[in-house]
Amino acid sequence: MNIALLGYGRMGKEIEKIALKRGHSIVHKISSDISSFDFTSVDVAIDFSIPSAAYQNITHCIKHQIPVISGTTGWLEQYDDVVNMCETKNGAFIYASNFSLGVNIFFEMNAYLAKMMSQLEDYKVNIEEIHHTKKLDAPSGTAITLAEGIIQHTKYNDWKLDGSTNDVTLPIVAKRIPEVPGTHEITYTSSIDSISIKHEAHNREGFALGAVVAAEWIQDKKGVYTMKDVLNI
Ligand SMILES: NC(=O)C1=CN([C@@H]2O[C@H](COP(=O)(O)OP(=O)(O)OC[C@H]3O[C@@H](n4cnc5c(N)ncnc54)[C@H](O)[C@@H]3O)[C@@H](O)[C@H]2O)C=CC1
Ligand SMILES: O=C(O)C1=N[C@H](C(=O)O)C[C@H](O)C1
Repeated sequence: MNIALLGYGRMGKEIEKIALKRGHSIVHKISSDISSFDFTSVDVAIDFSIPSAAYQNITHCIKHQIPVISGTTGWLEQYDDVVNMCETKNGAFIYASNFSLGVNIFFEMNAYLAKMMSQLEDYKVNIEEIHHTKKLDAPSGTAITLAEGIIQHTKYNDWKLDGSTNDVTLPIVAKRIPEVPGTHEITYTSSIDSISIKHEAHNREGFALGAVVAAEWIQDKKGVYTMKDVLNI
């Protein structure tokens, strides 16, 4: 597969290593405006850029019939526009707030736990995420996905970052500590006890491997998909 990397920072470099090991070629490493690049030989584009560039990168690929995978977080207010464009232009697109297999299993555990806890009025839930100090957005995309998973199954109807909340607003705490690749913990607390589930990435390899697997998977497809489709979980 000929891959265009849209964003060649920490994740772009990690994806390059894994893609080469799996026999793919990197034909573009793009760190600025995408519009002047020739995409003729590109089979798939993988976007891990910055929140303000993701929409332009993704829609450029869709308009040019290049399947596109995006892991960039912090741009999701434009997600529905991308879905509409992908359907209109018959494109192929996957966004995931987190491409690692471990976190996608964790998303399923989160939903299962939330369903059980929804019966138990005495427990309050909170989410904590910890990332490296270079991260541009807060809360993390993964924490937002986790919050959405809890909201779907419980009385909570919204989330809030770092502040006071009420009974139906789920608090998210975001911490920034040098070099942390990504840690997410969900805790249900009552006066009697606490129940926590936690995922801790040891490095960026799982995110990068998941993105390359998604790029391989989408090759012969049209439409908008998620990592649940790719991993069949
Ligand atoms: N979904 C997932 O599994 C994961 C998502 N991420 C997300 O991926 C994104 C990138 O993360 P990192 O690689 O750690 O950041 P980074 O800051 O190391 O890399 C971003 C790169 O994008 C480049 N860039 C700036 N403007 C651009 C443009 N118009 N087009 C293409 N590239 C442009 C920057 O020069 C930089 O090299 C972030 O939004 C992060 O939250 C990170 C890890 C996993
Ligand atoms: O910026 C990062 O580094 C990460 N971003 C993603 C997010 O916002 O959830 C995924 C991962 O946690 C690393």
